[in-house]
Amino acid sequence: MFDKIIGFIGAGNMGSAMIGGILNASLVTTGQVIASAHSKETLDAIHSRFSIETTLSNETVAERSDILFLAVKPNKFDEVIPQIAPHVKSSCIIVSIAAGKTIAAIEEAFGKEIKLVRAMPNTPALVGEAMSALCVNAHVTEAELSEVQAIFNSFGKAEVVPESLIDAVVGVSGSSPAYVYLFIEAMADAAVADGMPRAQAYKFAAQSVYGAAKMVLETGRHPGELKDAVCSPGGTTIEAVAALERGGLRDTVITAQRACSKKSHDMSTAK
Ligand SMILES: NC(=O)C1=CN([C@@H]2O[C@H](COP(=O)(O)OP(=O)(O)OC[C@H]3O[C@@H](n4cnc5c(N)ncnc54)[C@H](OP(=O)(O)O)[C@@H]3O)[C@@H](O)[C@H]2O)C=CC1
Ligand SMILES: O=C(O)[C@@H]1CCC=N1
Repeated sequence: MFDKIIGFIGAGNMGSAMIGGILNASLVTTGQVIASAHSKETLDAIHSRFSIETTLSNETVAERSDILFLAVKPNKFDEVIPQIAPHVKSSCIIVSIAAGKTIAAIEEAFGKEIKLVRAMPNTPALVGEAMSALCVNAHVTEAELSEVQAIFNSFGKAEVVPESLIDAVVGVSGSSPAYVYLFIEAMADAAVADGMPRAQAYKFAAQSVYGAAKMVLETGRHPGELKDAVCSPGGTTIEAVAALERGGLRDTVITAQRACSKKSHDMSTAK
């Protein structure tokens, strides 16, 4: 069990998913997590959902935290960082999860030496199945990185990557749950069109995606080989595969995902 205080500035979609993930994994007790947000409504909802301490004061969260997550939108950084910078302990490890905010830009905004981890998680953190990437600045020790990685591992899988790969990470894991939800929704719509009740259709579609993903992760077999094993000669699946190829599925996914990672890159170079 961790003996640190973990703070969250911002408790929206991603902040709340990580709070839920950390608590579900029993990495810390509810008394070791503190969160702030913009509105009392959000904080009341977070308090009743997770029984953690909440406050409207970002300064309080900054003062108390040993590990401090910045989980506000990137466009709030200019407001929040000057507010909290004087209150952050020198030993605090700051973890930014913002798309498009580089290590250099965050260091400059704090205007003092900080221990900084730039991370990119995803919302499946809430159910213990996040995929996260981490990169660090020069002031984070190996032991501190291991500690932060343990937090991310508590709600999924986490790997250290060079910062040059973060835009690709945003495309392949940070944002990709949204594309997969579209795919699941479309599969369910087709089943509904063929007469299946809606709730059952979501279950069949989602479990099939989950199972297919698990096959890739656990068998180590190439996705093309796994696809071939489903396609019986003259059978049903190859008809769907042919229609998907006519619709340009792979080209569409590659183009969409690269638009996503380009946006992440553009955000990090915008003034
Ligand atoms: N959503 C995702 O899938 C992912 C998001 N991210 C990153 O996570 C960050 C947050 O995104 P997301 O959770 O989706 O955004 P949300 O809009 O859902 O949450 C933002 C949170 O920030 C709070 N907030 C706004 N202004 C302030 C302020 N001045 N002080 C303190 N808290 C404030 C909001 O409070 P209130 O609720 O009261 O308005 C809200 O709780 C972004 O930087 C994004 O790039 C990274 C990976 C995945
Ligand atoms: O859409 C966004 O900007 C954030 C970053 C990754 C996922 N959601």
